[in-house]
Amino acid sequence: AEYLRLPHSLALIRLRNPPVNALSLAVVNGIREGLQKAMSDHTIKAIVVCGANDKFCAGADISSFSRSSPGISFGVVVDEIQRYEKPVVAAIRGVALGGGLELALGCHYRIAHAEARVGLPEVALGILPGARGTQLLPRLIGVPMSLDLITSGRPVGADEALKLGILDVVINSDPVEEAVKFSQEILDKPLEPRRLLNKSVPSLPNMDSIFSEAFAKVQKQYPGFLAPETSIQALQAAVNLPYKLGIKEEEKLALYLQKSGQARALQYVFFAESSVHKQSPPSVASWQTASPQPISSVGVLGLGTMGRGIAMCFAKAGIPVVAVESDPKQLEIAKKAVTSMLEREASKMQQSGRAWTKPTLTFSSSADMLCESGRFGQKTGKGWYQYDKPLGRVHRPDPWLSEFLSQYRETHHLESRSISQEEILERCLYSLINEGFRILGEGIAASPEQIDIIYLSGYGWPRYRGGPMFYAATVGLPVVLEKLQKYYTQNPDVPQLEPSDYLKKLAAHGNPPPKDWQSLAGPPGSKL
Ligand SMILES: CC(C)(COP(=O)(O)OP(=O)(O)OC[C@H]1O[C@@H](n2cnc3c(N)ncnc32)[C@H](O)[C@@H]1OP(=O)(O)O)[C@@H](O)C(=O)NCCC(=O)NCCSC(=O)/C=C/CCCCCCCCCCCCC(=O)O
Repeated sequence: AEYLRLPHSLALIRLRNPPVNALSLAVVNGIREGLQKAMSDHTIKAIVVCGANDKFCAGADISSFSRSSPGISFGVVVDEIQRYEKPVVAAIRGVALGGGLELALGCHYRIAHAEARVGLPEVALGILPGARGTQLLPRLIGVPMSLDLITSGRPVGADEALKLGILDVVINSDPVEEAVKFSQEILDKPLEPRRLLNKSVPSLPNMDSIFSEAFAKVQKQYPGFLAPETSIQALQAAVNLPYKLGIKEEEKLALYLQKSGQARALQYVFFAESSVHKQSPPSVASWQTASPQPISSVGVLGLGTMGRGIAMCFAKAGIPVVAVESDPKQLEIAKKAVTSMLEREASKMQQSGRAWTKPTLTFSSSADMLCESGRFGQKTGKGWYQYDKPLGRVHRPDPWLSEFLSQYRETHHLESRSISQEEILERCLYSLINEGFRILGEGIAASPEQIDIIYLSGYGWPRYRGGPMFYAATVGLPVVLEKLQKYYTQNPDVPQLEPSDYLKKLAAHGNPPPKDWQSLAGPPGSKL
């Protein structure tokens, strides 16, 4: 941070840490030193705090999280600012997020450009606003809005922030110039009403139900995700405890989250999301330049309207199709429909003088044995379970199924055994992860981050678990390898369980972090 003396007995502290003025140790020390200089210089009457390059501050430097416990000592700085006897005015342009907004909440006044955005997005990183954010914001704007902003992490525009009372002035001109003028106008005003730490949280008669509704909402919306729930606990502390004790509770809860695997996963996701746009596969191939993989045949399950259309598309492209339909009536209808569609296509082509090769389309009426017994799951009230009614959701074990399975085992000479939750999870996830390693080894994905972001964005993998490849690193690659080897030995007919060479190469290095995988595993092949 830079310290500048301005005319009219003012000092300016400017955060400078491109590209977003994130709070590193050096920036925090710079802020502190600047404030001390201004306080000890009796010619300085007020201080303006701003950020360089049209951004106030995007909060703590996320890349430093693995090295330290952010928030705890910065909260002391935020309190010191509030207690100063000279007015401190935040001049906000661009963003004031996380620790950036906490810094601004420590200031006695906040002036922002109309296009600025402010917020406490810490939950998205698996943590909470631990530098007084959970204690100061409710004192400023009340509990309901603080709950909304902190548990969602949603930033708000300057106009909304002004209405909520987070900002004091919003302007369309330069906020630093405005803050300089403003500082001179408020020099004689008492500072005590501006010190949030000495205020109490506005009380409401139904505070208990507000909190219980908030807990219920986040548990429903984000099941298993620690940060929103823990943030609510910190807000409860703001209501129930005096400031001195509230900040201790905030620190305790912040530390708990910072040490959680969820915070590590979400911080990985933050950088993974920004890096994937910049990566291309090692072969430099892309979807625009890659040649398609050969397809020898295609299977289509279900011959409703969609299934028929899909089967037709492949058949027309000359790719053999095997279509499976469990309902004999539906199968007959589909056969007729597809045959007539193909004949129409053939006659159109013959009329236009183009050659026509009859496509290969094989129908199979082999069906899922349960479906053949009329057990289609919830919709028919029975499947693997018995349901309370057709479309019902209450299920119970079905003696019919036990009998069916025991006959099946007898026919196929299978021995029954109980399978633990752990084995189910490992066989499903590790075979998925194994495929991820194959894809990396083949050079189809450019990085483990790409696979993870696809899983987070497209397959509903919980963000706070970081994606399958990150999960593999948290379990430990040698563990994943050992388990795959064990399951493959037990099930040699399941190729997905055969450990990939890429995983073997990496596990030989112990458990390297995903960012080092490619350099350690050597050049990948290129199937693209
Ligand atoms: C809205 C954004 C800020 C900007 O968006 P956009 O304009 O689209 O640009 P991007 O492409 O997203 O970002 C540009 C590059 O900047 C990087 N970036 C962004 N924010 C951060 C950040 N906070 N830390 C690090 N790097 C950041 C981003 O990755 C891009 O990099 P690259 O070009 O790809 O290389 C948007 O970026 C955004 O929303 N950012 C996240 C904002 C956020 O979540 N903030 C909350 C952070 S958590 C927090 O603030 C916690 C506060 C606790 C108190 C603070 C304590 C500070 C103490 C510091 C002491 C450190 C000790 C260190 C010890 C040691 O060093 O040993």
